[in-house]
Amino acid sequence: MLHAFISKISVVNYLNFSTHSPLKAAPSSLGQNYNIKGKMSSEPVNVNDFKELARNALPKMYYDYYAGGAEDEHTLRENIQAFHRITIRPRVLVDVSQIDMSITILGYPISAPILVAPTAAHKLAIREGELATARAAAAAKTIMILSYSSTCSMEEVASSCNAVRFFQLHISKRRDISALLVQRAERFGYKAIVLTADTPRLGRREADIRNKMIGFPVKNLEGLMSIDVKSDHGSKLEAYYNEMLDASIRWEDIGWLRSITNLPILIKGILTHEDATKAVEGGVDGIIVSNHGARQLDFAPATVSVLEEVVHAVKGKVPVLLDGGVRRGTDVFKALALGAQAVLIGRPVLFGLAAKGEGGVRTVLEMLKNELEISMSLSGCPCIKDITRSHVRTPDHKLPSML
Ligand SMILES: Cc1cc2nc3c(=O)[nH]c(=O)nc-3n(C[C@H](O)[C@H](O)[C@H](O)COP(=O)(O)O)c2cc1C
Ligand SMILES: CCCCCCC(=O)C(=O)O
Repeated sequence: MLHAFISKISVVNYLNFSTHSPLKAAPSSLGQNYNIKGKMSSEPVNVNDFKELARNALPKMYYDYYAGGAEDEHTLRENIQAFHRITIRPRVLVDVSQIDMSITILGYPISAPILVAPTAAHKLAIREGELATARAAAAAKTIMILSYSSTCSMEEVASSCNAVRFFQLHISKRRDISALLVQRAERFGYKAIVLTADTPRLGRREADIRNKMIGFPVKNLEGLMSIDVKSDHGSKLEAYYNEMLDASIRWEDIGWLRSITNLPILIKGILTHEDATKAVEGGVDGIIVSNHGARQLDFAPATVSVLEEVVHAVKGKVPVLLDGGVRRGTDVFKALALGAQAVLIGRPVLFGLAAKGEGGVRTVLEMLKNELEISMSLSGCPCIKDITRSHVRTPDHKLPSML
């Protein structure tokens, strides 16, 4: 019965990309809630548990889209395993009766250094889509970065909750439309623009190719952009996206973005000291060390393995954030010890949303916060600023003075 249900909605209609307004029609299954009776009984005790719940709750095509990475998924595994190779050097007999996890990012206070990463298409998980995620971010007193490719519009999200929101931008071939989106984000109270730099074209996600992943309506582009995708095989999403994106964007285009907005600009997708230096010289206000959740270039390094390289290049001039493979409070702790100001969470938020809606996202964020709190207690760090490089040991440990 369950199998039949999933098979049926795994072959949902493709979007008709060649109509005048290609983004208006949703796949027939979009917006359904997939929590299937009898499959959701076990209560998750950590963020990883949500992955299995989401697998049970979603059609295979959608689950694979959320969970998958590029090609051999080497980097996907590495994002997690690189955290496992770092150990924590705890200090004892420190007063940890009060733990304060709060920080500020670009001047905005948040309850803990854990933000919601921009991820596309929350309506594949649940009917309310990004509105539910935004409410959960507000409840957790953290920042939500809304994806360019969201399935609720930035205006809908803005009016649904009072979370501090940033807007993630791709620069498309239609520069005028990118500019319009930035202006809309400014008008609707988004506090920063996060420019994704690692996606001149979409990576090869082989699960999506096999599943013939559908396109979905990018709500922010409704009525603005019509893209004719003729390809009838492989990932429709990939074909659509590659048609839309401007693969010729260069460092000079940061100047263009700067010229059209007063909002702070963060650049997402930096993995080397060379690019970190260029980003700072280009005047960005923050850097996100990211390999796009291992969905773009397979064999790109695990993000936590290159974090220090970037942090050293940036020399404290702008905040450095990290995403990719953060699944535990100890991962957050490790990233902070290596110099990140905060981390972003991608898939666990989507899995929480698919499994248990807004409450699931709240639980995911609360679990990570609770785990960070206990990690800080047991490592002798009552405040975020107490977490230092000497609290972790990396595989290439080079701090003999501390031994
Ligand atoms: C299903 C999915 C959709 C994503 N969509 C976007 C997007 O629209 N824009 C973007 O900059 N990054 C996107 N990302 C990448 C995330 O922002 C983030 O870099 C990544 O998910 C972090 O890794 P994690 O999933 O291991 O936490 C997406 C990731 C996933 C899994
Ligand atoms: C036209 C929608 C394309 C969404 C791509 C979102 C994304 O970045 C991803 O990793 O998937």
